[in-house]
Amino acid sequence: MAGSTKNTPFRKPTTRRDSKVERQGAQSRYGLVSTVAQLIDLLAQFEGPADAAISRFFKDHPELGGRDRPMVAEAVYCWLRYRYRINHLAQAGEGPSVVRQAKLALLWSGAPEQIWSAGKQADNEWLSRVINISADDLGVEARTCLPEWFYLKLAEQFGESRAESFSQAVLSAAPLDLRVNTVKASTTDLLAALTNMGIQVNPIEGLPEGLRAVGKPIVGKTEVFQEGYFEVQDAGSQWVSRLVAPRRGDLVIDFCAGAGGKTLAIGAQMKNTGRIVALDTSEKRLVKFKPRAARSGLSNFYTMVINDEADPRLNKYFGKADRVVTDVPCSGMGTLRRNPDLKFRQSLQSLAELTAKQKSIIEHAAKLVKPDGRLVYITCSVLRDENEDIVNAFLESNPEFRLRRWTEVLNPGERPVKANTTDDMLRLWPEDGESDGFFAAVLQRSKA
Ligand SMILES: C[S@@+](CC[C@H](N)C(=O)[O-])C[C@H]1O[C@@H](n2cnc3c(N)ncnc32)[C@H](O)[C@@H]1O
Repeated sequence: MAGSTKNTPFRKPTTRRDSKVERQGAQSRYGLVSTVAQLIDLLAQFEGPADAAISRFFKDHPELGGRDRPMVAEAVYCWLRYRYRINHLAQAGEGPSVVRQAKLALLWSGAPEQIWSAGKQADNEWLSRVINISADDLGVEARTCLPEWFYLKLAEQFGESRAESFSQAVLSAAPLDLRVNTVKASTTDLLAALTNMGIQVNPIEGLPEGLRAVGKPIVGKTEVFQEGYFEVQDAGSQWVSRLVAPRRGDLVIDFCAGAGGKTLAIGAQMKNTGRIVALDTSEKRLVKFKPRAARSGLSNFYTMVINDEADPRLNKYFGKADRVVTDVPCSGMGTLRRNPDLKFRQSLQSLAELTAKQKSIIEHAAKLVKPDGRLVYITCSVLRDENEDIVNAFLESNPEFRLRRWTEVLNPGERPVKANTTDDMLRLWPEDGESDGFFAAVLQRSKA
């Protein structure tokens, strides 16, 4: 077992919301424990994305007040992050384990004592027993809160120390990052406008268009958001989009555009010139991209739903694109701070399916790159299987492509400060505190 993490969760500091809730005079309500237990029960049986299930639960329970909802949501996210440990600890005790799970989740998410201590005394006796258990004494999953297969892979590929720091980092929530839409606003102006509204944001080092919010302000309803002056986008996603480095007038094919997070960042770099073809197999995701594109003021897009990466309608683009971006479907394990439930939806089997798809997508997408053009391969995974292994295998079978070092593309001042500049491919780790976990490799096709 790796070094002493000393992460007994009872030592977690209380959050700012604690005092806020106390000021509001929260009552001792067993109802809230029971609500959290109900939602935990539901999520434990649900295999889809947790955020959708939580939103639906709130819709179905209008009786939950605006003061309770954030507390319930935080407790449930805390449960998702610590689920392996909470489940393990909650096995002991009397009555339904889900109630103890709810209490622990409320406690660790910083809910005030009168909330989590409500209900049976026996549960509180159990709580005071688990308070002294050190995470270091638990098995791999309960200690790291990661699936064993994944933790072992991480340790094998990057060493125990990295696996430990990663597991610690993804137990916290990610910050809220904004990308200034430079087509409509400057970073300085947006910073001033948000500050005027009482929304505190700070510049992000090495990311000229990036701003990081202090806390979790609700930014989606602000006029500056509605006007398209910024998008919500993790700093890592912004850096990998910058690696595309399109020139004005380029033809860019965003092969897996989804709801267009990176497409919009690339479009802004092109200052609304040239053309971006945004492809995806999911019409639903491309539909979500449309209002974002409209807000952004960018009009250099064309969207197209494809059947798969081998869709013959793509033949007309063979050898034509200056830049092809493949932000491939991946395990998403680099984004566990935002999507903690992903870890329960991945397995060695799903990893094998994903890597097969990634290989196929990169091979097909490469056909669209014109001589001297570039393919940028991106994931939000931290595993070598989905990253270096895919890129190296591709380079071996496609000698007309060569790897360009990420530091050749991103200038100093536009780089994540903590990323390893001696690596050829860009790797971002959540524990570095700069962004979610991302990977990107720039592959340049030879001139002839
Ligand atoms: C990581 S997400 C893309 C996220 C998006 N680029 C962004 O920045 O918001 C991967 C996307 O690949 C799409 N996809 C899956 N299989 C595909 C395929 N064979 N060809 C193209 N896109 C595919 C998925 O529907 C999903 O939207």
